[in-house]
Amino acid sequence: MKGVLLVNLGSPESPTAKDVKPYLDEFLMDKYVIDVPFLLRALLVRGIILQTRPKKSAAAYAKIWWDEGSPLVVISKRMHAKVKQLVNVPVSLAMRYGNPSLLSGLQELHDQGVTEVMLFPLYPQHAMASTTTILELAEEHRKKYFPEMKFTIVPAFYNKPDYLQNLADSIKGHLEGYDYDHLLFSYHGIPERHIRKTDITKSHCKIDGSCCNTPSPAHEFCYRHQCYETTKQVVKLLGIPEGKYSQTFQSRLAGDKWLTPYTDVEVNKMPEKGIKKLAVVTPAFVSDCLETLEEIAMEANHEFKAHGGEEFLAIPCLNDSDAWCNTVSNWITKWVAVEKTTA
Ligand SMILES: C=CC1=C(C)c2cc3[nH]c(cc4nc(cc5[nH]c(cc1n2)c(C)c5CCC(=O)O)C(CCC(=O)O)=C4C)c(C)c3C=C
Ligand SMILES: [Fe+2]
Ligand SMILES: [Fe+2]
Repeated sequence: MKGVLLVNLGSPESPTAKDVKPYLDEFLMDKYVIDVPFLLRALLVRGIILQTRPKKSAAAYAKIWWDEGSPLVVISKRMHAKVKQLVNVPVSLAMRYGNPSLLSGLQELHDQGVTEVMLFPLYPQHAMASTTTILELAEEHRKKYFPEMKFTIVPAFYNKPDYLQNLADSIKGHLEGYDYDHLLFSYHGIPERHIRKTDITKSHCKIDGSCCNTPSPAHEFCYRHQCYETTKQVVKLLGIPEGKYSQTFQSRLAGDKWLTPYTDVEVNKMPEKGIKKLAVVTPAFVSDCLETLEEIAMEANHEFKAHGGEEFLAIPCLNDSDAWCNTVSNWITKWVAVEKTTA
C-alpha cells in the first residue's frame, strides 16, 4: 500500500532556553547544516554557539509562540489535517528535528500497512541543509527498521506551475489595494560553500552574476538558482516590472560567507533609496516560522521603519491555504495513480 510522509523542519518543544538547547544541538550538530568535521562541529556548536544562543533564540521564539505551540508545527499540523481529508491514502507528518520525529512518522505509516512511501520534504528549493538531511535520515531509518519499504522522493518544487501559481495568487491577494513601492523576495540564506558542495558538475557554480542564469545540470540541486527561478517565475506571473522587486537572503550565522545580498543590510538601505512602503515575501518557507514571523515581520519591519521606512507588509507563507493543500493533494493523487514507483 502507498502512503505519504510530509516532512518539515521542526521547532523546540517550548520557547525556553531549556528546550531550545537540545533542539539547536540536534539541528546544528547535523553534518549537512554545519558541514565541518565532527570534532570541529562539536567545538563550534557545543563549545561556543550553545553557550549563548539558546537564551537569545528562546526569547525570539517567545515573541511568536502561539497557545497551541510553535507556529511552524501548528501550521504543518493544520496543513496535514486538510491534505489527509483530500486524498485516499495514509498521510503522516514528521519534523526533521524535534517532534513528531521522522522515525515516528515512518512507524505510523508502517503500522497502517504502508510499504511505498512518498517522501515529501516541504521545501520549494533544494538545499543540503534542508532536503538532503531529511532524505539521508529517512534512508537510515528505512535500512534499520523498515527494509521492505520503498521511497519515492518529491524533488524541490520551485518550478512546478501549480505551486508558482499558488504563490503568485497569494502575493496578489495580500497586495490587493496596497500601493507598495517595492516587493522583496527574502530567502533563507546558506553558506556559499554549500552551493559548491551540491554542484554535481563540480565546476558550474561560481556564485557570480551569471552562473545561475546559464543552463546547467547543476541547477537540479542549486539552491541559489532555484531561488532566482522562483522569483523570476512569480514576478512574471504577477507582471511586476524590473526595479520594483529584488531578492535577498536572510538568517545568516556569523563566520562563513553566506549567499548575498543580505536581507537586513538591503532592507535598511531601502528608505534612503526612496522605498517607503515595502512588502516582503519569504518563499523558502511554506509555513510561517521563527524566520518569517520574528526576523521579518518583527525585526526587519522595525529596522526598516527605524531607517526611515513608513509601511511594511510581511506576506504570509502558503501555510494551510486551501489552494496549497489542493496542490499538494493533487500531486499525491497523481502519484497514487501511477502503477509503478521507483525505490
Ligand atoms: C548553519 C546554519 C543554518 C543553515 C545552513 C540553515 C539552513 C536552512 N534553514 C531552513 C529553514 C529554517 N531554519 C530555521 C531556523 C534556524 N536556522 C538556523 C541555522 C541554519 N539554517 C538556526 C540556528 C535556526 C534556529 C533559530 C535561531 O536560533 O535563529 C527555521 C525556523 C524554525 C522554527 O521553529 O520556526 C526554518 C523553517 C532552510 C529552508 C535552510 C536551507 C535552505
Ligand atoms: Fe535555518
Ligand atoms: Fe548557480
